[in-house]
Amino acid sequence: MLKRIHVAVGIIQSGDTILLAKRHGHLHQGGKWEFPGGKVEPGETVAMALARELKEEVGLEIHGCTPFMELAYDYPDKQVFLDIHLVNDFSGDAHGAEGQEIAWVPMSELSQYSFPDANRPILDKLLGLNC
Ligand SMILES: Nc1nc2c([nH]c(=O)n2[C@H]2C[C@H](O)[C@@H](COP(=O)(O)OP(=O)(O)OP(=O)(O)O)O2)c(=O)[nH]1
Ligand SMILES: [Mg+2]
Repeated sequence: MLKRIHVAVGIIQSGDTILLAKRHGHLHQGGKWEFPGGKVEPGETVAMALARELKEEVGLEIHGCTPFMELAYDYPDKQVFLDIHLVNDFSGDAHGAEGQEIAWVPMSELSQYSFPDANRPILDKLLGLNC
């Protein structure tokens, strides 16, 4: 039985655009576009993990976030629990702090990007919000 990995995920919004980052090829789900985030470490709250990961991965300081969705998904090789938050209060200029490609993508273009399979319900809800 694999241990389910708790992941803090941020949907970072600026106007009508959302920040995506491309996972490095060698990683789990490599080559796919993701919402920045990462594993909640022992002793951390999700909010702490989200703030740490967004600083480490895209160089942003977050000042507030709102719960958006929780999602359990079983990949053949990994079980994840995605704890997804909307972030629209932040400072700094986003950059790929780990050498990854990033993009601010208009909502209307999100469906053109390839995401990990777990993300389907996130996209459905986000695009639904846009109606
Ligand atoms: N950040 C993020 N992870 C996602 C998304 N969708 C999805 O299935 N995942 C999965 C991929 C990974 O198995 C896991 C995230 O873990 P990770 O490997 O990026 O964790 P991390 O940033 O802490 O990286 P590391 O320190 O272990 O290298 O969640 C998403 O939209 N964003
Ligand atoms: Mg990560």
